[in-house]
Amino acid sequence: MSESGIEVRAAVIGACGRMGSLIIQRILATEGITLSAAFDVAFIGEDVGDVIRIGKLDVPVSDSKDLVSVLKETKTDVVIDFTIAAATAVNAPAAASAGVNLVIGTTGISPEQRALIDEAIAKYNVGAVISTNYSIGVNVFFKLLEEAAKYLRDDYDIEIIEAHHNQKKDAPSGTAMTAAEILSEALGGKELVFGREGLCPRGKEIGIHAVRGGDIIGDHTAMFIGNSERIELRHQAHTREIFVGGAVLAAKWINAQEKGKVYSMTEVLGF
Ligand SMILES: NC(=O)C1=CN([C@@H]2O[C@H](COP(=O)(O)OP(=O)(O)OC[C@H]3O[C@@H](n4cnc5c(N)ncnc54)[C@H](OP(=O)(O)O)[C@@H]3O)[C@@H](O)[C@H]2O)C=CC1
Ligand SMILES: O=C(O)C1=N[C@H](C(=O)O)C[C@H](O)C1
Repeated sequence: MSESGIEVRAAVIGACGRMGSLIIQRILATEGITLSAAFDVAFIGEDVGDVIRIGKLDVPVSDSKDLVSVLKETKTDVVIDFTIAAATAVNAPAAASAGVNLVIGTTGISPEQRALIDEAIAKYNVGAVISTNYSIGVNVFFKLLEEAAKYLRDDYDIEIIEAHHNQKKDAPSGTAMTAAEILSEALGGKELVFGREGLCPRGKEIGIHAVRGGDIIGDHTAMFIGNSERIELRHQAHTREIFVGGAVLAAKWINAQEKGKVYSMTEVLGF
C-alpha cells in the first residue's frame, strides 16, 4: 500500500514483449501500484513471471480475447498497452467499455483507429494518457521543437531523422510523427514527406526519414537547415527504462484525473 493509501491495479497488454516485460518489473518495484493481470497472444495460461524469467508472480498470461471479463474479475483500474496498432484499436475500446482507464504507448495508430479509441474514452467516461513517447527527455525535446519553430519560422528547411532497432515493426516512429505534427502546427500547417526518391525538388515540407538496425533503442534528430547554418536538436534513448518509468507514472496519475478525456505525457509531467 502507498503512503496515500491508494493502490492502483494495473493490467499490462503486450506483457511478454520488450516494453511489457519491463513495465511489469517496474510495477512490482513501485509503491502504490499492483499488477492485476497480463495479456499477450502467446504463453496463454502460463505464469507471466515465469515467461519473462523473473520468477512466479501468480498472474497468468490471459488472452486479450477475454479482456473485458478478466479486467472485471481482477478489479483492474488501468490498462497499460504497448502492442501493435491493430491490437490497440480493438483492446483499448474494449477496456474502456469495462470502465478501465488507459495508458497507451503503442505507435503507428492511424487517424481512423485513433478516432475509435477517442470515441470509446468519451462514451465510457474513462481517463486516458496516450503518448508516442513516455520519456521525460523526449517531452522536453517536443517543447524545444515548438520553441525553435517560433523563432525560425519558415526560413529554415526541416528534416526529421529517426533510428531504431531492427525488430521495430512500424515506421516512421510515433515520436517522429508527433515531432512533425508539433512543428507543422507551430508553422501553420506543413505537408509531411516520408523519405525521398527520384525527382523530388524540395518544397516547404517537413521531411521524415527512418533508419532501422541492430539494437538502437530510439534516436530522434530534428534538423533546421538554413543557407549558412543549421541547428540540430537530438534525443537519444540509452535504455527502455526511460519509457517504462513514464508509463508507470502515467498509470498512477490517470486514476486521479477528470474522466472522459485524453491527456498527453507533457500534462502528466506538468510541462
Ligand atoms: N510510447 C513509448 O514511449 C514507446 C512506445 N513503444 C511502442 O510500443 C509498442 C510495443 O513495442 P515493443 O515492446 O518493442 O514490441 P514487442 O513486439 O516486443 O511487444 C509487443 C507485444 O505485444 C504482443 N501482442 C501483439 N498483439 C497483441 C494482442 N492482440 N493482444 C495482446 N498482446 C499482443 C506481441 O506478441 P507477438 O510478439 O507474439 O506478436 C508482443 O509480445 C510499439 O508500438 C512501439 O513502437 C515502444 C517503446 C516506447
Ligand atoms: O518501438 C520502439 O522501440 C520505440 N517506439 C516509440 C516510437 O515509435 O516513437 C518510442 C521509442 O522511440 C521506442
